[in-house]
Amino acid sequence: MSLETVSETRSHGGVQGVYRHASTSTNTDMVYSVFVPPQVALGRPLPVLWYLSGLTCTHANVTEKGEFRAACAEQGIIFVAPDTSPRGPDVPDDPEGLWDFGQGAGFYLDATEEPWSRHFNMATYIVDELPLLIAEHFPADMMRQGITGHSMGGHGALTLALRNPGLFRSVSAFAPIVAPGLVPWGRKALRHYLGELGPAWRQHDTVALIEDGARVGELLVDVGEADPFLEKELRPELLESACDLAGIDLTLRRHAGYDHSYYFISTFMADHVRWHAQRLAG
Ligand SMILES: N[C@@H](CCC(=O)N[C@@H](CSC=O)C(=O)NCC(=O)O)C(=O)O
Repeated sequence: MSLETVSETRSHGGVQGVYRHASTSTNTDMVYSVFVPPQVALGRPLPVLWYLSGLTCTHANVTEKGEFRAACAEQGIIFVAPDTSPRGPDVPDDPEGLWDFGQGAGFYLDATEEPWSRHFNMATYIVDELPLLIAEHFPADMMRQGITGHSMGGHGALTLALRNPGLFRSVSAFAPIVAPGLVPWGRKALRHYLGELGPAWRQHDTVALIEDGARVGELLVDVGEADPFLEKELRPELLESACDLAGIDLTLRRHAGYDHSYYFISTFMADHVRWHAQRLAG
């Protein structure tokens, strides 16, 4: 599989790259970023941390504002940031032109409904297609993958890890949407992509997946107490009770004064990188 280099820039002793390729999952071109740390010089494959971004984002938001590179360079972690959806003039978008659905809002699932199903196949893209490209073109140890994400991307990280046992050795999230079937952003997306409320929704809902028996060993989740989306869209208390009942070791940190922005994410990014690095070591 070929990729086009958009840019490669020296940073923290490693290389921050941006790449484009023709995706067979989304039937569009897709752009993503990869940071390769200086430990590449040691000649051994390095662990990979996936970061799934939130609504309205491309690869660029975290790449420019996430402040992950110093910790990745310290820990020898490859950091991959995909786009959040297919894009382009032929790709359908929110019928009302709103920002919470359609392009920039793929919700990390494979749509089954028209007109979305031709392009909106982000689960296949993240789990199957992009890892093959990363393995082929970067010094990545695909037996040591961790995943994290923010908001809609936190939902993606949690649901993809729960749906693919053993694929990711470590899972964390920043301000994730944990119960999309119960909140406005999620209900809108699931209805369009999967059809009216039904069993398929539970396959893309972290709390429902846990209630239905899916498991991960442990979770690290950070939320900001000043996040305007906390009560209406994120609902971390539902994750807390689901994990309690299921016996999942959840570390849920509530940070006074922090909101939903990259000022919040970048503050705790190094903690997450180091937390994953410990679990991806060896
Ligand atoms: N309308 C605003 C708000 C959109 C927003 O807050 N997006 C978040 C993710 S929300 C959940 O998935 C985000 O990460 N925005 C990008 C950023 O760089 O902050 C808007 O359009 O900005």
